[in-house]
Amino acid sequence: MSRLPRLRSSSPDRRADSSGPTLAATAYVNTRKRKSAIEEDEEQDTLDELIQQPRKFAALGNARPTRSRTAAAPAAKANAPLNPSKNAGNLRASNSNLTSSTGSESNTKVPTLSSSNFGKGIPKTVTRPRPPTTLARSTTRGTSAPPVSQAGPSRAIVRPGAKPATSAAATARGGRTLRSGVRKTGPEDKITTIQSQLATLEAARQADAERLAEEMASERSKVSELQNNHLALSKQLSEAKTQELNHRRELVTFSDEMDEMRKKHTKEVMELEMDLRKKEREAREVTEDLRVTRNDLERERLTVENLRTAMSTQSQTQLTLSAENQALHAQLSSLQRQLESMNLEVADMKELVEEKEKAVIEMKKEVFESETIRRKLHNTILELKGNIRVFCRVRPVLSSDLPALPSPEEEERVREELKAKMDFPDNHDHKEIVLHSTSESAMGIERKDVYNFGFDRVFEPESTQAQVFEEISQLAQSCIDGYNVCIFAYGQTGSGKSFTMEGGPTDSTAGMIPRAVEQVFRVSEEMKSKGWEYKLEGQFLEIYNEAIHDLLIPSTAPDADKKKHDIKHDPKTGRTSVTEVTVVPLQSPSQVRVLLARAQSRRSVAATLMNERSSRSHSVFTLRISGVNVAGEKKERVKETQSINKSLSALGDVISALGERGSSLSGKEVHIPYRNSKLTYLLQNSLSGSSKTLMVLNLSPLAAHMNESLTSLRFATKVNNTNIGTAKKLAKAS
Ligand SMILES: Nc1ncnc2c1ncn2[C@@H]1O[C@H](COP(=O)(O)OP(=O)(O)OP(=O)(O)O)[C@@H](O)[C@H]1O
Repeated sequence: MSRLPRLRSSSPDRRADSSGPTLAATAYVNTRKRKSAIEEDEEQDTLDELIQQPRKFAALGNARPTRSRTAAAPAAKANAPLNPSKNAGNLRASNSNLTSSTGSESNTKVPTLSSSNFGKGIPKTVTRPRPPTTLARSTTRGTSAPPVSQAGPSRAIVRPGAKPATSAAATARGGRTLRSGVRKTGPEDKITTIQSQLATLEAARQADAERLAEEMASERSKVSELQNNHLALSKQLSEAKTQELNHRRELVTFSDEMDEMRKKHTKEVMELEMDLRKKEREAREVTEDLRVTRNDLERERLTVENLRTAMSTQSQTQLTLSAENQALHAQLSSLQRQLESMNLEVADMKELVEEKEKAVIEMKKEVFESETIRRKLHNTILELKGNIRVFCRVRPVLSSDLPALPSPEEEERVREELKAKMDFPDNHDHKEIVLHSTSESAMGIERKDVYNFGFDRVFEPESTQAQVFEEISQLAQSCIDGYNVCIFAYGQTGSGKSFTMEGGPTDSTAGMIPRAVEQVFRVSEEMKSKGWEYKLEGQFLEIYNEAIHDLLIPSTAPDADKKKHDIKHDPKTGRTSVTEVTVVPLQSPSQVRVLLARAQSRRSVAATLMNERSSRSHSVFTLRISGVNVAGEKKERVKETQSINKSLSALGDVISALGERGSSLSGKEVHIPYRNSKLTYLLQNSLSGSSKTLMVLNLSPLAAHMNESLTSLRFATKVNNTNIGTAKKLAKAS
């Protein structure tokens, strides 16, 4: 009972240690272990005591009469360890002791109980016979003899094995006595002696029996004491058992409590561990946050540091800039002063420049007028000479002339290789072209030929449409002035005739026809202020296989391709017309481009073999200009223009005949075969002495076309030298 409060007293400790539950629990368990060890030690001591007790009981049972008087003291002493707190082992030991005592009582003697025969000494004691010598010596060693009951001594005496021995011993001892008596007294003495001895023995036996009876009585009283002791011990034992049971119940209760507490504790520990893990996780998160924050802070610190550095640099720069600014302000005010004075100078200079500009404009005007006069004079000379003027134009090498090449450098190299050797030596008037060729003589000797040609103007490959038109624009003016003007392009296929005459789609590539029309429109507008009104009409024909095709006829017109076109000359007016041809009134320059495009598409539609057709066909665009001066009453000047094309051989014949006639000294009339071809017939009035004719010779720049170029150049030279007579204005009296 004393232990339970001691264990319970640990509960407050546990509560006190609630801050460190695991540690407290361990302490509790250790305490428990320590207590168990103490209890075990105590139990062991108690067990040892109980083990000692039987010895004490045995010692009491075997005690000699002299010692039996003190037997109560050891018994009392033996009772002392049997206190109520002894455990089951102790009780078992006591029980065994008790059983041993009972066993010895049933044999009516106190067994000799040692620790080795504890619980099994009774049978040995019962079955082992005691030798007769023990009985013989029992007078001096009564305590070693078994306790004698009433039947005991007699049983010991009548024991078969003992009697002969006793008789023999007695006989042996008596025999020695008798043998000495016989030798002295005889048989009666012997009997007497024996009888006396028997009487002595009987007296001794009785004395022994009395003494034994006394001892037995004494032993019985001891046994009775022991039995009393035993009863007391049994009582103590049952109390001890009750206590033990109580202890066990307490122990069970305590164990349950322990289990409960252990479970609770385990649960608490688990919860605490979970809490701990959660706290650790939170701590890790907080640590991570802290680390990130620290990094951020470090970055911010660096940024702040950099900003501070930048700020200090900026403030230094600002100081420097302020100083510079001040210096610049000073400089600025000085410059402003300079500027003011310079402004004055500039104003003076401006005035001067304006004066100079005016002078330049005047001079330019003069130059232009001089140039115009020069051209007019030149034209006049030509008109007076009556020659057909010839321009020569060499087109550039085109990409389509080159094979496919891997690089621009390679392309440039091949481009140079493909070029014919042409020179343009006249850098001032641009009237000359020189061709170089290499040929082999019959002897196999290489011969270098140089061909020089001179024309009214030579245009190099780099020349532009605008540059060419600049030279032609005078003719457009002549048109307005009432002259027939014929501009025709001549040259081998692909040499640039169409490009020169019609041009490309852009303003810069526009050819001579749209540019001439545009100029006529512009001049006619200018002439309005002088009372002139102009009507412009256009027609576009193609002569192919000696048949005339109308290129401007709408494709929707009935029998468009079946119409017959004949050329008519009016000898009175000198006017040439083509029957059934479409004549389009022109309202604007842009309209002409549309007409050219329409004509181009019709030509394409009609064409089956473009190259062949192009080399055999001749297209003629005619711009007819009719001008009436409505200012005052006179309506005098009417201008009519005819454009011509050529049929090359017939043209050559016509030109040759014209040349012959011009150079004829005999004054003999030379037949001019105008009717040999539609082209020459169409151009009759343009090639006769009443018109201004310009032939543009187009040349290919390629070495491969060298022979063609030479032929063209020779023909153009012939044309250039042909005198067709002086042009006359066409005017119709109102
Ligand atoms: N001065 C130039 N600058 C640039 N390209 C040119 C020039 N002259 C001609 N060409 C180009 O050369 C090519 C052939 O020119 P074009 O068609 O005018 O030759 P053509 O003499 O009219 O030929 P064909 O007699 O076969 O009708 C065209 O692609 C044209 O654009």
